[in-house]
Amino acid sequence: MTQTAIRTETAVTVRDLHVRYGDFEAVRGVDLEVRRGEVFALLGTNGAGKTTTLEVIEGFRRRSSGTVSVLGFDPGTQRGPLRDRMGIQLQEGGFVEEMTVSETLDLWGQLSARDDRTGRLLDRFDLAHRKDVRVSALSGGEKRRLDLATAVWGSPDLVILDEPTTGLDPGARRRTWDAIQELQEAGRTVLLTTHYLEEAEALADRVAIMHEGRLAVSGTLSEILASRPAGFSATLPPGVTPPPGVDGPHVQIHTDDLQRDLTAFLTWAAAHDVELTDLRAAPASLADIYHAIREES
Ligand SMILES: Nc1ncnc2c1ncn2[C@@H]1O[C@H](COP(=O)(O)OP(=O)(O)OP(=O)(O)O)[C@@H](O)[C@H]1O
Repeated sequence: MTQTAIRTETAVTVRDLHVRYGDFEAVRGVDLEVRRGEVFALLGTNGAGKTTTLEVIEGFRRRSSGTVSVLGFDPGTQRGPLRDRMGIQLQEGGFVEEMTVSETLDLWGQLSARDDRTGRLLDRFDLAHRKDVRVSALSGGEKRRLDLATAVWGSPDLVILDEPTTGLDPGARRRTWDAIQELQEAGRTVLLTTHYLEEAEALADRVAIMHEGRLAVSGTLSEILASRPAGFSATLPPGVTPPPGVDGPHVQIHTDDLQRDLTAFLTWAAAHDVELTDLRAAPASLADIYHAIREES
């Protein structure tokens, strides 16, 4: 039977996903939606269940319950038609150690249904000078770049990257970000996991944070940031008594209404002729939210 892809606005839909390893439930009711053409970053604590969730989406791991749809297919039963449209970078790549870098990419090209050029990917991931080196002699970061090159071979509709920049130096990380942005500009969908909050901030249209098998928060960065208190801080001159309810001389306020509370504080300072130093106001950062989730559990 020929399987035709169903056109959907979402590239990946996961509903009430549960995955058990024996008695241990690693994923405990995850709902996730990755829209076509977006970069979606799955963040989380160690052991939160990110890789397990990706493996189910990739069709490599059986789910205990829940529904999963990837580009209109169920990866549990329809991996064949998905393989041609999905590029995957695993946390640990499995290459033939005796083959050289360019032989590995050439072989990849022969096995892939998508067209691309080994030379383009060698250049893109700064591997041209290592093209005749055996995989066994590559450094950890070079292997990671080779993994990435195979994942983006032929610009697949959906690219799934598990910690794509772990172990990469700043230059290689930058090139990886460029490659991800190129995929997005070409209308591709990217689902990635990362431990680097600045990576999610730089690349992702939407973010979810996973903790102990569940999604703690998800949404656009601005939605998530707006859901947590912002803050401002300032230092009072010596001998000045702070306003009621405020500790000094180093004032640190967390607030759900930054404009209202900052205005009140500045009005108080002006009325009392107080000259503030180090005045700063900032929304919650992704790092604040991440740490709050850890603390709340
Ligand atoms: N094959 C397995 N058998 C038993 N338990 C497993 C197996 N694979 C993962 N686990 C456990 O399931 C939980 C989730 O693991 P997973 O690798 O999905 O987390 P993660 O969020 O990707 O973590 P990290 O950020 O550390 O890579 C962990 O407690 C892990 O020890």
